[in-house]
Parts: sequence; C-alpha cells; structure tokens
Amino acid sequence: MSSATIIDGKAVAAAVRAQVAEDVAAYTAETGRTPGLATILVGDDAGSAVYVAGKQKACAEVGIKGFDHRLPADTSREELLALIDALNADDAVSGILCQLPVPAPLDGVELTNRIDARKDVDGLTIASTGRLSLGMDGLRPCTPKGVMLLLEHAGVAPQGREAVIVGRSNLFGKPMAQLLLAANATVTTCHSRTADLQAVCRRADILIAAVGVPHLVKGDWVKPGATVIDVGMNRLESGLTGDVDFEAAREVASAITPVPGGVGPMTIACLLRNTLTAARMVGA
Ligand SMILES: Nc1nc2c(c(=O)[nH]1)N[C@@H](CN(C=O)c1ccc(C(=O)N[C@@H](CCC(=O)O)C(=O)O)cc1)CN2
Repeated sequence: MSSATIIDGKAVAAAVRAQVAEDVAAYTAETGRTPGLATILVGDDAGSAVYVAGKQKACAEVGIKGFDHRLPADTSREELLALIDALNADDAVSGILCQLPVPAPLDGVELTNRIDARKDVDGLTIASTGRLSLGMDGLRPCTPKGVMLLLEHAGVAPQGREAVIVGRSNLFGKPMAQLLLAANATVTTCHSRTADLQAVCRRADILIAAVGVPHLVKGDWVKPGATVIDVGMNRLESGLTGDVDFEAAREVASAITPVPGGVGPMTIACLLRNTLTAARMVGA
C-alpha cells in the first residue's frame, strides 16, 4: 500500500473560520448585534491558558466579541456558579465555556452544567448531551464535530462503515460515538479494559484514537485502507505527538490526520461556528 493522504486540518479549519467570519458579518448587518463568547479559565495550567488565548484571538479575527474571565485556582465553587449565572443573564454573551480540566476540588461537570443550554457552545451540558443522544438538533461538542467535518472533507462517508473509537471521555469519545451513530456507522468504543484492543482496532474502517497515550496505535493495528483520525495531544520532550504511530500507520491507511495540524485546529473553528449558532438561538 502506498502512503496515505494527509488530512490537512489546518486548511479545513481556516476555511471554516473564513466562512464563520462572513456569516458573523451578515448576522451583525442584519440584526445590529455582535455575537459574544465568554471563556472561563480557572487556575494557571499553561496548556489551558494557551488554548483560551487561542479562542479569544480567533473570536477577534471573525468579529465575535470576547469576554475573558481568568480566576485563581482557589476560586470557590460558589463564586464560579455566580459568575456563570451572571453570564447566563447577560444579553451581550451568546456563548459560554468553562475551560477543562478545572483544578480540584472543583467539578467540571457541575460548572459546565450550570451554563444555559442555549449558550452551551461546548455542547457538554446534560441538556446538550441528551439532545445529541436522542437525535435532536443542538450544539455539538467542538472536537467531535470537527472530526465529522474532516471526514466529510476527506470524502469518507460513515454510513455502513465500522468505526472504532479508542477512548471514552465525556469531552470526546462519548459524543464522537453518538455523532458517528447518527451518521449510520457501526460504532465500537474501546477503553482501558477492552480485550484485545489491537484486534478491535484492525476491524475499523474509521479508526479514531483519543486516549492520551503517545503512539499507542501501531501500524499493524490499522486495517489496510482505513481512515485514521488522531485526537491525541501528548507533549513530549521531542514535541507534540499523537496517539498513533504516524509514520507506520500512514503506510497502511488510505487517509490520516497528523499531530499537530490535524484535529486540533478544528476544535476552535467549530467553537466559533457554535458561538454564532448560539447567538441566533438566544438573540444575542
Ligand atoms: N471546555 C473545553 N475544554 C477543553 C476542550 C474543549 O473543547 N472545551 N478541548 C481541549 C483543548 N482544546 C480546546 O480547549 C484545544 C486543543 C487543541 C487545539 C489545537 O489547535 N492544537 C494544535 C496544536 C497546538 C499546540 O501546539 O499546542 C494542533 O493539534 O495542531 C486547540 C484547542 C481540552 N479542554
């Protein structure tokens, strides 16, 4: 098998962002309103600070107003819930997100779930999660939504395909499974207790790795001709690397995402898209 097509997430994300910028300009011209995104960052995790800065910068670039709330790690649960309540009530704010993870003893699920479902641009509240699993429309989590766009861009239709997701997080694995199921794929979600992980992965027409273990997925775990999506974001001394042994897997797959430059950039692009959708829903 010759080398796989590399799915260029940076280019697809740039196209989504350019389209959102056009749509925001049209929305503002039509309604006189500017969509607004409030980000909440608790604590001093350097990686999270970089992601939030990226979100705020991306908002400014497409004409969305940013509200950047940074709070110390010892902020109380009550203060955070009061902040979210205030943002829920603020007409200038169309979308709200709490950057994850939050420092202990705070509970990211509780904080996220306080967000008004119409402003839930991360698609992670119980209401948004329920709507997704019931097949109702709504705001979808950004990274899985980005993966669906990358598959579409690569011309990979999930219908009737065997999709295997390695990882069962609330942020990615579970909503990814629901989106693929809604697109009529046959979905298997694997985790640390899955028996013979390699054999399950080798069944996949669409193999998605999101487990946070550098190079877990080897070349011989990949079915010849499969599409491989790497959601891993592991910071090693050698640099940022994914959950897939890229060099080995690209010799077997027909299409593959790199790290960096694959799924990651789609997260922020889809967040911008969700913020405009939320603005339309709340009229902000
Ligand atoms: N509330 C949320 N928290 C977190 C989410 C989320 O969607 N909502 N996702 C991740 C982090 N994340 C955004 O928050 C994110 C991850 C990766 C990228 C990205 O563009 N990655 C680049 C590499 C960037 C680098 O060099 O560090 C790439 O893969 O090319 C953007 C956003 C966890 N928390």
